Amino acid sequence: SPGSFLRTRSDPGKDRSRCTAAKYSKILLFTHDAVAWKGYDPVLPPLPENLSGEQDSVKIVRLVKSKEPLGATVKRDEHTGAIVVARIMKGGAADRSGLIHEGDELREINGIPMENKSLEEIIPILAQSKGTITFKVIPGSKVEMETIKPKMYVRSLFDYNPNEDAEIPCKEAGLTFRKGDVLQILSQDDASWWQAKHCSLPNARTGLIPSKHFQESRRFAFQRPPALLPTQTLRSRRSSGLRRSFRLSSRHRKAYRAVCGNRWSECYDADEILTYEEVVPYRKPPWVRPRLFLLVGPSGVGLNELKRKLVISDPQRYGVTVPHTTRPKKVQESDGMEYTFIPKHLFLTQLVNNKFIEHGEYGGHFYGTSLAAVRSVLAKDRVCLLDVQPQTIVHLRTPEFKPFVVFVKPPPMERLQVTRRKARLHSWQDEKGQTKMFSEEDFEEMIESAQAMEAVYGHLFDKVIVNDDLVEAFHELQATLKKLETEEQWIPAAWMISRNMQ
Ligand SMILES: Nc1ncnc2c1ncn2[C@@H]1O[C@H](COP(=O)(O)OP(=O)(O)OP(=O)(O)O)[C@@H](O)[C@H]1O
Repeated sequence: SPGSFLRTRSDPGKDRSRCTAAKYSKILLFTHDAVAWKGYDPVLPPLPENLSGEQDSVKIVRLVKSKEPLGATVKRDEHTGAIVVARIMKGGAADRSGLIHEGDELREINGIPMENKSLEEIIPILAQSKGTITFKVIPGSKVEMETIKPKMYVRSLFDYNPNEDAEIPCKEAGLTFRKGDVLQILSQDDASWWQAKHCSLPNARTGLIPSKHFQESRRFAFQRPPALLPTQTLRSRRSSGLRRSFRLSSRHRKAYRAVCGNRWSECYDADEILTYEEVVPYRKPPWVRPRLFLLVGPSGVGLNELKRKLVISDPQRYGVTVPHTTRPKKVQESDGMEYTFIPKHLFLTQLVNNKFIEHGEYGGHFYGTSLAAVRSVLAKDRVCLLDVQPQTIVHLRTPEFKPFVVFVKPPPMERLQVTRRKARLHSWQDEKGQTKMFSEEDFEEMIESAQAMEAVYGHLFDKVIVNDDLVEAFHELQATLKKLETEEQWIPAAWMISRNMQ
């Protein structure tokens, strides 16, 4: 009966009686159980000849009855009095047809004008129709649709293949994506399965992805594999977890002791379930300071070499931090050049006040990279090139720094052996301070360490550069930095929200 497809959006019983009792009812759901859109019908009736100029955007849609609900609501527009589509149910027949949208105005049904018709009169017209139903529709404005559905984008922090997911309701409807892909979320109506599409692909299709909550709830199935944890794969040769932040004192690096622990793996949170991070497009305005440029990679991969080349290429554009130390200044050194020299008690005060990004101890003296040192490079409107341990990235992910993270990866063993024939491993030194050539074991460790870093912290990397040929890697780095200045990037939405609230 017609009453069976009268529904409300809030209170079914209450609104049904309102619909039938009051002529000016505004909301009505017509989940018509015998009608579906048929968008592929090849034969459309000719357009009525008496269309006026303002009706030139009219659309004729023909529907064929089926058992599937139409899945749409209509209402009377308060201002114009027109009958308009109020809501399209995601995944319903109307939605899938792609022919009708929220905000569309229904002008005619089977040639019967909707003008002056009440919602109660429209329902019987639908109910009594048999076979094909023809609608005349005036498409709604795009602006109105945008305000109804604001766009939401997320960066995926895990790889997903629907064919390997036993819980997805329909594998064919699933969307495959990789860690780092940016997806547009089109519907979150279903608590477990969102609708999304890839942002980078033109004409990308919409598919199902597990919702954040659902993915988190099945944590055990998607936990990162323990076999890849660095503690199990790395032979830790060095006592320092801080080798890079103290570049200028590299000859002491081997004996550094990190105060907060000496293995980068110790900060890894194996319980953290990686799902999605909401992102927004961002283009740096010319008057805003450059984003912090972080470099991460295994020992010996070439971070220092790449940083050095960048600074030499344009010293006005790129800068590096000056580390702090509590050791006495040598005659040939000047404060603020090689190091910023500070007394031990001041260093410790700054340490407890979280003023250091990374710090360590050698020979009874402290060394550290301070936040102030980073800010001082940025204050000169230079790109601050900072190489850090991977576990430090998360502490620098703030609206102030908006870090862009590059992971520098070693090439395969054969290429390391060829390219690093004459290279020296600066993080290794003997008693006389002499560095040594790379050994096969050093290369193996570099590769293993890179794999472990990528497995654990890969979701935090914006870009991966393989340092095979040095010149090529350098050019890729330069091109990446250029893009940061000229192109739009995706950054965590939280960085923008916090900024606006400041
Ligand atoms: N692509 C490359 N081809 C050949 N040699 C390279 C390449 N990249 C780096 N090197 C050399 O490898 C050695 C180690 O590089 P670098 O000191 O920059 O490493 P690092 O990543 O800073 O590591 P660490 O902090 O452990 O010293 C240097 O002698 C450097 O010149």
